[in-house]
Amino acid sequence: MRCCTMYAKWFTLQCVRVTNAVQVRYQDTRENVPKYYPDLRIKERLRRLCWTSSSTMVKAKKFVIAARFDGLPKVSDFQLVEEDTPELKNGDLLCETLFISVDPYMRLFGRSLKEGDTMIGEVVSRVIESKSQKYPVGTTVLAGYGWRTHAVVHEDDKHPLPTAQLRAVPADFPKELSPGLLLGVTGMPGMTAYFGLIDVCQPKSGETVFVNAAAGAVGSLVGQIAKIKVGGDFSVSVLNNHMKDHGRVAVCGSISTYNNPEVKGHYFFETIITKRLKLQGFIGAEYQAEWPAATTQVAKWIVEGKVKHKEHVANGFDQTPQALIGVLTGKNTGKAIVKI
Ligand SMILES: NC(=O)C1=CN([C@@H]2O[C@H](COP(=O)(O)OP(=O)(O)OC[C@H]3O[C@@H](n4cnc5c(N)ncnc54)[C@H](OP(=O)(O)O)[C@@H]3O)[C@@H](O)[C@H]2O)C=CC1
Ligand SMILES: CCCCCC(=O)/C=C/[C@H]1[C@H](O)CC(=O)[C@@H]1CCCCCCC(=O)O
Repeated sequence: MRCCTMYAKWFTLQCVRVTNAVQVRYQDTRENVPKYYPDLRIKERLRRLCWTSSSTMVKAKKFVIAARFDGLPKVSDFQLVEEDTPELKNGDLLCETLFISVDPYMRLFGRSLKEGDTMIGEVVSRVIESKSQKYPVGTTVLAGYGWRTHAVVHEDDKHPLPTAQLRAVPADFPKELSPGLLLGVTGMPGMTAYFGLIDVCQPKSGETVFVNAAAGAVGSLVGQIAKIKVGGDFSVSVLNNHMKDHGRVAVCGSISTYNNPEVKGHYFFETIITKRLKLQGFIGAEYQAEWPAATTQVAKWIVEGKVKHKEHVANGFDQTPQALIGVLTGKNTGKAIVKI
């Protein structure tokens, strides 16, 4: 009884705080959440109360393109703007971003963005208000709404990039792992590593695997899956001098050329011919149907301690442009993400 009364008092106190300062309270609650997946029952009840008792309008921040990229992107190419989130319609959910992914492909796709466009990117978010049965309040989701602190999305929205579709964190994703890893080692870069090695290269026992850009999100997982030796400059050192006859090369990217389209890769046709090499380009998203099983596998390896992962975390939404610039200049070790 005493316990109930105390709980009731505490609950009322929280509600008063909720009504008085919705945003601040929500922020406080989130920061108090223990590592990654807490027991959210009480906090979620409070949140539900908070977000359903009034029609929530959130002052959201987003980064838009201020100037088209020319060479290496600059902080001044991005502009931080504020907007009010719209009222939810049936099927809508209001997401609060927890993590933003910054990836090399953004530099390439950034070429087609024009001034005023919201910067693209995949995020992990928590649903804080919902008119969707599929994604109730408290659901952690992956979405592709770009560099925003909050966004209203519809449960049936389709994203042009296959990897950026709205979806809930897989039910079997280990509770002790950060959902942020779904942007890295168990997400798009991890899947690129997994299928690039296993399907494109099809390594056999006794073979040697070289990995280029092995400090990054993709390369660091390839290295662990294959228990490899790290190569040096790929084009010159590995391809020309170290490939064995009939070697296979899975080409997933070319980060050193993204900021300078004038630079052409080096193609060592004589070596390719005389060593009878196979080079295959691929896009990790092509294997999307097989991602769930591979994600489960990689997450299991992490839990078992067989795969180590590193995240290069920038703290705060305002740091997102710098985080992308860091990726394009080799500042990160492991997967670069921004924690909001
Ligand atoms: N085909 C596909 O589906 C996908 C392809 N990719 C591609 O894979 C590559 C790696 O991506 P990801 O691991 O996510 O990226 P990361 O940023 O995590 O890692 C990239 C690594 O590349 C090196 N690097 C960065 N800038 C340069 C540069 N200008 N010149 C030479 N090396 C550089 C850095 O290593 P160091 O510390 O050694 O400098 C860095 O650690 C990229 O080219 C990307 O476009 C990624 C995902 C999917
Ligand atoms: C020269 C292009 C190199 C791009 C390498 C890269 O980083 C690719 C990343 C993809 C990742 O798998 C998830 C994505 O959405 C990224 C872009 C996919 C582009 C697919 C384009 C296919 C097409 O044009 O048909």
